[in-house]
Amino acid sequence: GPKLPPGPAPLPVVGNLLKLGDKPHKSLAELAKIHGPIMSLKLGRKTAVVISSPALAKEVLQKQDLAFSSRTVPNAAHAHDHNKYSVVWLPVADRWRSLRKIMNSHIFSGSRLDANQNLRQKKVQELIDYAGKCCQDGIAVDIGGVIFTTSLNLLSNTIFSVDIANPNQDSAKQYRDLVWQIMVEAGKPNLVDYFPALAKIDPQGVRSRMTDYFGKMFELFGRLIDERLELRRLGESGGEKDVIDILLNINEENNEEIDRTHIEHLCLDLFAAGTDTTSSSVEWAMAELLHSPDTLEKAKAELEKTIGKRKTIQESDIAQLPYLRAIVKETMRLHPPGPFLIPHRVETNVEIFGYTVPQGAQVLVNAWAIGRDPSVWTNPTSFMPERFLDSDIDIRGRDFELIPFGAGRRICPGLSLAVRVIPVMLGSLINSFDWKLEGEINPEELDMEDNNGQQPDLLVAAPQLTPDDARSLLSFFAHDQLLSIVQSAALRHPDVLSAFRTNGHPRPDRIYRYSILLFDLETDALIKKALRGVKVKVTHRGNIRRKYRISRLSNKMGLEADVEAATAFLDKAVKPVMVGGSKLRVAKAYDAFVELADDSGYVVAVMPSAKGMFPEHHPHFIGTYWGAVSTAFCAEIVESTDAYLFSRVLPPPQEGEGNPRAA
Ligand code: HEM
Repeated sequence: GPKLPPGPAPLPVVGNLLKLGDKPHKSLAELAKIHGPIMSLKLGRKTAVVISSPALAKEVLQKQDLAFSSRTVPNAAHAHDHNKYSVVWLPVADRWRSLRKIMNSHIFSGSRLDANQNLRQKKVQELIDYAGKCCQDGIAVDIGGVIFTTSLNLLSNTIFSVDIANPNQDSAKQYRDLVWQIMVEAGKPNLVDYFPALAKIDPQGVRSRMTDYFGKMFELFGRLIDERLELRRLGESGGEKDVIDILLNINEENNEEIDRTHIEHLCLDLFAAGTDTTSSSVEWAMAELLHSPDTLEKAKAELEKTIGKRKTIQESDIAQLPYLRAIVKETMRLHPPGPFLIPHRVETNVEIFGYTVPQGAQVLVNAWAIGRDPSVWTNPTSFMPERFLDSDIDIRGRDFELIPFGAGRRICPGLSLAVRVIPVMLGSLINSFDWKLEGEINPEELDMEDNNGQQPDLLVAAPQLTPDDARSLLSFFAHDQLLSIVQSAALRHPDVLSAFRTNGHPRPDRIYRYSILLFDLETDALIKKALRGVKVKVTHRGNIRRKYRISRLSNKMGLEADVEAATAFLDKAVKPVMVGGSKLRVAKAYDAFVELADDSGYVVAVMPSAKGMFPEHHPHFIGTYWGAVSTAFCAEIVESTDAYLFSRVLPPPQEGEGNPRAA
């Protein structure tokens, strides 16, 4: 019979799902040390084959490229039938080929990208101007946030010649959050993908939310395309200045080659695949540079010599900046934005190195593990851009020890754009400013490793699962950032408190870590509900969570302790922000709120629902805060703060519980 690649023994029902933990790329790298560079796992009902060496990656992505070129389509990608139109999810067949051809020759070719680089240059200048303003105002920059916005605008300008994340443009800014939401949703493990029987129920609601998000994106694309068609009819456009003109030209010549629906789905693919990948690379590069000041100095020296101090970088400068390019490669070696590429699939049994990859298996190429393989890389976990200075190894899919963009026919089509914009953003940021970490963090303390052994004790055990298993299962499904819980709890727990304080620009993975610590009932219930379908019972045992629960009113002692902790917290905070909500009205607390602002000197933002409840001419007023509809840069200020004060009204006390607390 067919010989499956080796792998860990599966448990009933869940298979090896519990082995994944919350950092599957890491857990699977560890397992590969035991079972080898090709191993098979049972993930719920699905078989997965994991590839963890350059030689095997070459076999899968190059030598047997075609056999491995299909995709396992996540359930969420079925929203709006996206999988039927999307270049990311279509199997390798005619439609996919024609979409790839359009991208290669009309969107991502060197001459096209040269032609519209001015559209992107302007966005980089705006990023630098914004950082400069923060610098003047003494405000720390939320690097991840602004780079994400910039990446989105770089892309939306390349495609539509507009900013879809322009804070000053009506209705345009919600799309930043929307694209972010899509990323978050796509990155979340979905039980349905392991237990297809759950598809109808959609227990975590992933597909349903995706349907909503995709719908909003399609509305936007539809509108932008209509506007462009109108301009073209009036003869005011129709050149080839951006991607949408090019696609409409192709469509007019031959509607078979690409129709309107395909254009809209292609736009979605480009935003979904191109935004977060780009921005997380720049963000990681910044983090690595801040973490190793020597490298930062060298990079600055190269830029100063070649470009001149405090100038932004042009795409055409990249060729003369070998050290900067090496930094980008080294960042992608250690932090590939897609640690497993985008999972492939085989449609038939495929023989490889004496094993059979069974029909329908998902194939995960662990690019993360390959980039850190000690048999390939010296000092694999150190950030050493120098290693690329005398080396021909590149990230373009020819060197299988470094494949952040994949390789073979499914290689990332956006590679040529990414290798332009990443060095330009990064180089401009480091050439324009001196950077230092906010708060009390020393460079050495920066958390460069994905939450290493700091996972707090988790609290749930189940009859069939060991506590360890339960822990990894829970953390695997716990990607929701339970931010509000973290905020409230920050006033309670010293670890959380100090984490917040030291977080000049809160790293999502840190917030994530603490959100697990404060694991919420809602998520437990979700897991319970989801697992009910597969008949594994999860029950709670005595646990540490009680200590951190914040949904109840405190007793008197607790209250005093809270006030003390809150005071200490606020005293240490460098730039707290007060955020007023509509509940100020219910509590008739606006006068008190204004008074608090006066006394404390803290800056104040209001939620849209509380607009008008705080005098807008007040010297401390910074605007309206609520993600999508924030006043220009208000969100950036609020989100980069080290202490928030959200106003709220607490429910009346329940029997046997201490004093009520005011709003
Ligand atoms: C740092 C930046 C980026 C990285 C690391 C990256 C990485 C990847 C990887 C690993 C894949 C899957 C390869 C495989 O399945 O073997 C991929 C596919 C893809 N990428 Fe990128 N990407 C980046 C930027 C972009 C940009 C800027 C765009 C477009 C604007 C883009 C568009 C796509 C598309 C459409 C696919 C699907 C291709 C297919 O399935 O045939 N990517 N990318």
